[in-house]
Amino acid sequence: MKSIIKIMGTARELWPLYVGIVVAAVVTSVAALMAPFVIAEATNQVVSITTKGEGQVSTLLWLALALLGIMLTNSLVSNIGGYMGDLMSTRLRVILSANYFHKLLRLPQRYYDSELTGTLISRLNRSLTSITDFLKMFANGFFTTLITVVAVLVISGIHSPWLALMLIVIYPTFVGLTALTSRKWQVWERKKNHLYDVAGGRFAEVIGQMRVVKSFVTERSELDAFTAKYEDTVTLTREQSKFWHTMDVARRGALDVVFFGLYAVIFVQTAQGTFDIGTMVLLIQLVNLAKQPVESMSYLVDSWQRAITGSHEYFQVMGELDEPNNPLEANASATVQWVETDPVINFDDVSFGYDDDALVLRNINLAIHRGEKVAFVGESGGGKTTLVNLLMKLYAPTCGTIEVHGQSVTEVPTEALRREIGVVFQDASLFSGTIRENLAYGRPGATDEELTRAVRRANALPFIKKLPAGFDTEIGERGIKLSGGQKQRISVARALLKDAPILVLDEATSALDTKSERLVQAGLEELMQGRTTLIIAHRLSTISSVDRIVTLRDGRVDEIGTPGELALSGGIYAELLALQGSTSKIDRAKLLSYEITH
Ligand SMILES: Nc1ncnc2c1ncn2[C@@H]1O[C@H](COP(=O)(O)OP(=O)(O)OP(=O)(O)O)[C@@H](O)[C@H]1O
Repeated sequence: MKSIIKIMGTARELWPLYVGIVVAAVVTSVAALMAPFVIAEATNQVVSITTKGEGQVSTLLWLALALLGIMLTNSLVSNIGGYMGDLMSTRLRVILSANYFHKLLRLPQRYYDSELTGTLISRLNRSLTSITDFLKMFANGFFTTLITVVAVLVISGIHSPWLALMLIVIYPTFVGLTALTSRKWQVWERKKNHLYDVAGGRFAEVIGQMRVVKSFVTERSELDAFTAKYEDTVTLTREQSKFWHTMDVARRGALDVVFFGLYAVIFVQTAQGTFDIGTMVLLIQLVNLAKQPVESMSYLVDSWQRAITGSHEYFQVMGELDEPNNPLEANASATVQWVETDPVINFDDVSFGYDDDALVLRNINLAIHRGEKVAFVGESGGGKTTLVNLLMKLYAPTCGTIEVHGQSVTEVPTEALRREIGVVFQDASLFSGTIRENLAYGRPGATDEELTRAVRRANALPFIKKLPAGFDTEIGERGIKLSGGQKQRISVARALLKDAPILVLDEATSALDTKSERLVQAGLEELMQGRTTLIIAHRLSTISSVDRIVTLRDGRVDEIGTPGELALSGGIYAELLALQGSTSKIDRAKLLSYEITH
């Protein structure tokens, strides 16, 4: 319950809607309670007119009109309540989803290492649905139920303490039994949710990598695995639902027995002259009214349990620790006065491991100077990208410090740090939408002139010009409608527009063929002008003109030197150079085994 209250607290501004829904519910339940009295009075009038010839038919018409008034009030107010309920749940969804997205954007990169996109989406949807459904049901039903229960108890207690006593026993017993049943039901529900999450996670991955699925012809196995997960939920539902409904038969059966007692008392006492016909009709209606809350309570408890699970999952994510100093934090946009320093980047005895027990980088000491182009070379999995991850503050070093412009990256605001660094990723990493939107991702509001200048420098203008919609061409999810080289050139232009003084090229051309590589490389040369650049490259041809090469071996810096120096040193670079330059089959095999064994 605490989490439900917490959610209502999160959406505090919705209080007028909560109050409105409760008022509407109170009015409808009071109106519903008035109807039995009017009907009882009408029954007494009818008995009086037919048996004693006393009373007016017009009174009966007035009573019928009163019933009409009650029914119309009920229809109108319950619909106003329904409207407010719809509004409340939609606005609550907006608030909760925005908070969730806000949270996800603040979580550290490490969180995403072990979560699937589809799972996060599936969890969000389930949490929101269960929470909003419950709150709507609660606001609509709880107060109605409460008022009805109290009124029925009081009125029936006035006429017969036995009736009141029996009713008093019913409510807590029924709620208690439902809650007990629900607890067991939740265990199945959680298992089902897990299956939905796993299936949802895979679903999103498969859709996102449809080309891979198609090329490996794995449609059948993907479909089978997906369906199997859903089929498992059917098996679980079978047990879950059998249990719930068996318990419901028992619960409601017991309830029926109590209601049998209630009806028997009313009938017998009326026959014995304790109640007149009008009172009997009133009591029968009250007993019927008393039945409804018991039944609706069972749904309420059920949706309450779902909401508890849903809100638990929601708050689990909300409770994750934020990335320190995330750009979305209130004071994160504090500007930093960068001081011109040399070196621009300094790694001072940096060690790091993704897992506590295995270091990927060890005692890295490296100073990168203004305007320098430094390339990182080494075995696959040697920690080149990790080094960049640490520089971008996506992970924190296990020990040692990294300084940018003389300031420790852990101390400068993340936003200011990341604004200083432009990145061209290996896979271009574009978004759906137009070319214009993608270009302006790093500089919203860039003018057409700026866009054109950037794409010209990135060698992308000729192909954009040929597209029917030019800059406004839709490029599909992650830029699927463009070729690898085209995507990469857009990505270079995007980095140009960001205009950051430090540049990271993370294998920016390694996925391209020679012709595309040459086009992209020309754009990259433009991009590197006047910037301090870190280059991760597999193809040594792309780094022959850098100022220095750093080779990594077993997570340590092995050698540092100019391409000329390292070509002669006999180290990793020289070895790879010889192998890559060689056309001999033996050397090619060696190169391959080098990458595999390292
Ligand atoms: N998010 C992660 N969680 C756990 N381990 C990781 C993660 N990312 C990388 N690693 C591990 O860290 C090591 C270094 O990876 P990194 O990506 O830095 O290597 P790399 O030198 O860039 O490799 P490549 O040249 O193949 O791209 C690898 O052993 C890899 O398995």
